[in-house]
Amino acid sequence: MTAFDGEDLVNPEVESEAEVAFEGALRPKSLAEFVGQRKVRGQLQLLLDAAAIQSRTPDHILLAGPPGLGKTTLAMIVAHESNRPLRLTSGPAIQHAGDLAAVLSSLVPGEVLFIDEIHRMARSAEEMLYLAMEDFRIDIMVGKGAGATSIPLDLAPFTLVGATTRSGLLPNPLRDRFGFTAHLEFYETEELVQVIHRAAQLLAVEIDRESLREIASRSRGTPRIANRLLRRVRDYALVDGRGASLEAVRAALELYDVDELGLDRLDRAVMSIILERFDGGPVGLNTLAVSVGEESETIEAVVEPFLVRIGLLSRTPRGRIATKAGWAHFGIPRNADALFGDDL
Ligand SMILES: Nc1ncnc2c1ncn2[C@@H]1O[C@H](COP(=O)(O)OP(=O)(O)OP(=O)(O)O)[C@@H](O)[C@H]1O
Repeated sequence: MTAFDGEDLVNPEVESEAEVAFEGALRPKSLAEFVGQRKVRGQLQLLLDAAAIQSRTPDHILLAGPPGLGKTTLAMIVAHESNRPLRLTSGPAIQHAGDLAAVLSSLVPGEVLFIDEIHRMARSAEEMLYLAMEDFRIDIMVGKGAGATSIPLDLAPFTLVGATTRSGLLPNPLRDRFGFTAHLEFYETEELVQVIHRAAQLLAVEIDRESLREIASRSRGTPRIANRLLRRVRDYALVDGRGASLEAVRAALELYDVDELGLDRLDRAVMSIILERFDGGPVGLNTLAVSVGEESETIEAVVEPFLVRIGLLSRTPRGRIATKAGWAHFGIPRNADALFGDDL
């Protein structure tokens, strides 16, 4: 149990079963319906069109970026747009090379294989994947010790779509075997307005543009969070009985502890540890994680990218340091000799 258990409204990593079903209903099915990421969309379209002209499987694709920005959605779109079946699995589900061999050997020709969190796959499976990606072939080890032999097995041609929140953790030989790497960026507020406008229509929620903008601006540039906040606002409006007005949006988000910048309790706890306990920093990642009772991976993949993006925090080789804006946002009196992250 962490210090921040309970409703984790702005952590895009945490997904309940209800949310998975809800997301499924809201996922755009084509590149044209996919909002934002204009460059990536154009690059993917070209890659799919070129493969279609040559009647071959599209190149392997790596999707990199923080959680909730649309990696799974894009994998589904790649399969849908190229009219191919899709197989979904994830790095943590591949603990042994044998787990991967079972998946690869059962692919049908042209299938799109999506491996979410590919950086968490077992090392032995990574090596098998190199050969599979390059030559559509794997070597299966039979027997043990001196009598062990490897039997080559041809695979059906497939397109691998890998997703990672930590592309830096991927070994170079694996990264190099992707024909194309897309780096997904956080979304602009106006783009998130479009995402939740569409979701509101699908969910039959009546809500005006100003209220949509208020939700979007507190969604940390992340569609998953925007959809989630919309759902909470819809519930609030339903119970309150006065509709999804701007007032309802503000009251619902206050109830769930999401402030006007989209910061939640965990973000605020991280900032307050840096500012109050460590005089603005520098603080190491592990110290920070232990201090707030969270996994360092969550701090690194979810909390920090956003705090850095909105300019409250700097990541330096010496550790994490609050910026001038970080001090100002929290209104905490500062020691004269404290460092500013922006000056380093
Ligand atoms: N560009 C977009 N346009 C419309 N909806 C989007 C877009 N990107 C994401 N979404 C919506 O946000 C939700 C989360 O997207 P998705 O599951 O694809 O994210 P992800 O990057 O794969 O996250 P994770 O890495 O945690 O699996 C989905 O409901 C999806 O419909």
